[in-house]
Amino acid sequence: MFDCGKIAIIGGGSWATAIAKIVVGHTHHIGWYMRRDDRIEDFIRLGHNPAYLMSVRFNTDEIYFSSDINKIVQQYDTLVFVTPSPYLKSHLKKLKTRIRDKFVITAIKGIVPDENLVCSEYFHQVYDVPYDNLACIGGPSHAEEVALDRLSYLTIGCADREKAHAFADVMASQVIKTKTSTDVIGIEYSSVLKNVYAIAAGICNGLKFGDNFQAVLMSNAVQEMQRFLQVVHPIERNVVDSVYLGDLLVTGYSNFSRNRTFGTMIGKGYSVKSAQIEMEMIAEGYFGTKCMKEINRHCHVNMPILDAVYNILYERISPQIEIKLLTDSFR
Ligand SMILES: NC(=O)C1=CN([C@@H]2O[C@H](COP(=O)(O)OP(=O)(O)OC[C@H]3O[C@@H](n4cnc5c(N)ncnc54)[C@H](OP(=O)(O)O)[C@@H]3O)[C@@H](O)[C@H]2O)C=CC1
Ligand SMILES: O=C(CO)COP(=O)(O)O
Repeated sequence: MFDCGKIAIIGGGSWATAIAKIVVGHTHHIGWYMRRDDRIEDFIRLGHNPAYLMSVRFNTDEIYFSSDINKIVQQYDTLVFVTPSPYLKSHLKKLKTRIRDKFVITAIKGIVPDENLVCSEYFHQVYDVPYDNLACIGGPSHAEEVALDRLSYLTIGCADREKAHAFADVMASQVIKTKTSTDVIGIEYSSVLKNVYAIAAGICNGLKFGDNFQAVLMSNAVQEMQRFLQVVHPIERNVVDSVYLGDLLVTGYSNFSRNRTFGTMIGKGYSVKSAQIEMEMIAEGYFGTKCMKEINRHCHVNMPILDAVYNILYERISPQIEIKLLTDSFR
């Protein structure tokens, strides 16, 4: 059986904190890279992350913190990347250590900007990590609910089933059920697209559409997702599995969702800038929308919801006009 060895978390936000809680609950030791020394000092003094999920307490004797990514990468075998996608490259730029022999897991639900690659492809193409050493974490999982020990299902995707099972065992607990899959690329793309569709759901909410229409939007969103996945990575998958449809629904409906919240503000008439300033946290779907639009220029999939969200966020076309056009195309 594959052994994940020593596990480190890369990133200091809310999902990183929730994953750290899950992993250290099992292993009783983790490495943790955070970019800011002042955050690390405050974490050790307070016994919790000073800025995110502050209710989650840690035994800091079980954590080796460092703001030097190289120290963490040298000392740990499994690296779980949980930075927002727009910042991934800036952290990786500091790397002087090879990571091709590490077990690299991405919990990022975004695309690497400029490269327009999902994270596993980026690690493979730029850092030479073989696909068998690459995994992803997907599934409907708001960090806030994981922090509250509310039952959640996570799916670990990896081409190497033994590695997927090994990490799934590390994450499993009474409140976390884990599933495995070999569809890494499909899970990563669906995780990006559900953020775009959650922005659409938020926009419709801001425009005062009701639950009846939201359900039609979600039905059309999962069809759009399936059309895209079948073109970009055509394997047999069941798009109604929780890692695809479940994550779409939780992000589209939950008040915890940053993407839905961001969309709601846009629907109410906020500009993108003012919505981003007010949110303080990252709505990945804003960046994902542009990347997906560019990727779909090569894939030529019929994606009216993606197009509408792109036009609203990047072409400043009025949400009323774009959503009206969508309502005419929906089934
Ligand atoms: N939150 C959730 O429920 C879930 C999130 N995810 C995914 O996890 C990933 C991480 O998101 P999440 O943890 O929620 O993020 P948060 O919004 O909670 O945290 C943002 C993180 O980004 C860092 N950051 C902010 N500005 C910069 C910058 N200019 N350069 C470098 N780093 C910066 C912050 O560091 P600092 O504090 O030092 O400013 C902080 O660590 C995303 O891809 C998201 O989609 C997946 C599942 C659930
Ligand atoms: O991915 C998530 C839930 O599974 C979190 O979504 P938000 O980034 O919209 O909060």
